[in-house]
Amino acid sequence: MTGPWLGGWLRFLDVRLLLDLLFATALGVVVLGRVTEARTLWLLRGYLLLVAFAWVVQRYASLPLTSKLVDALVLACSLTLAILWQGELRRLMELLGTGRIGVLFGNRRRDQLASGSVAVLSEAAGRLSQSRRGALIVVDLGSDLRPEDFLNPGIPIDGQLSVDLLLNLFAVDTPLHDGAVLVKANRILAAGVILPLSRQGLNRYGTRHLAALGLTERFDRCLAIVVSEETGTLALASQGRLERPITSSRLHDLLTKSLALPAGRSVAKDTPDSRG
Ligand SMILES: Nc1ncnc2c1ncn2[C@@H]1O[C@H](COP(=O)(O)OP(=O)(O)OP(=O)(O)O)[C@@H](O)[C@H]1O
Repeated sequence: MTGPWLGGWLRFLDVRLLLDLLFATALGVVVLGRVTEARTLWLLRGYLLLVAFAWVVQRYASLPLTSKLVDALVLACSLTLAILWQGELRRLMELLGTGRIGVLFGNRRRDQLASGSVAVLSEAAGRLSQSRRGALIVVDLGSDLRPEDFLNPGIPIDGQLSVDLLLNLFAVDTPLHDGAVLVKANRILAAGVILPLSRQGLNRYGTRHLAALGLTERFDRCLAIVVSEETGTLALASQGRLERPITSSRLHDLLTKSLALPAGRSVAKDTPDSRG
């Protein structure tokens, strides 16, 4: 009487264990699949292996002291990673809180930025740079940006992207020249947008550049073109990294390249600071 009942229980437990392993593996694969940087991948792999080891020791070995020690090690590593990946974890919680978990795991498609738009952006940036007019242009390649992602969403424009409109929006002494212009596909969506600032490079960059870093470190499918008012220097921010100084033809190449890259790969890289 108890035999089949016990057998059923064991089967039930095995199914639960199997499901547990399946879910944990799926989660691991999804998380590891998001990481493109080799060092981050090693860290994450090491951490996941340690967690798996702690689980095995706790479940299958009756070694309470070893189990405690491994748990303490996992806790220490969790705290270290929480400090190292403060920004990413904060972003994860923001996405969970706003119900946008799909941004992390879902469609990784980049919105099309036509080659015509690349030419318009590079030309406008080049001309703004020549005339030393400060500018900040955010190019949304499919980040699911929402008004609440900005400190101020600015004024809606919804106009066709053109060199003249961009030059006009950044003309000095006009109400919208302060803040960023938001571009998606071949449309200018808004102007006077105030972006969240980055906390990295506080001593190195001014607020315009920090704003470019701040947005692109939160949204990996966003680029920010910066023209310095002080030096006329052109820069491109991507994934919280700034490449500068660059020429308008280099900007053209980087924008073109970014369209060909799978989402999550950075086109910009840190270069020695060249502020005057
Ligand atoms: N959070 C922000 N979002 C969007 N634009 C911003 C933000 N903060 C500052 N700016 C823009 O940057 C301008 C100030 O630039 P600031 O001189 O502080 O920075 P910078 O990086 O040194 O740039 P520049 O080299 O052009 O001087 C502001 O007038 C505004 O247009």
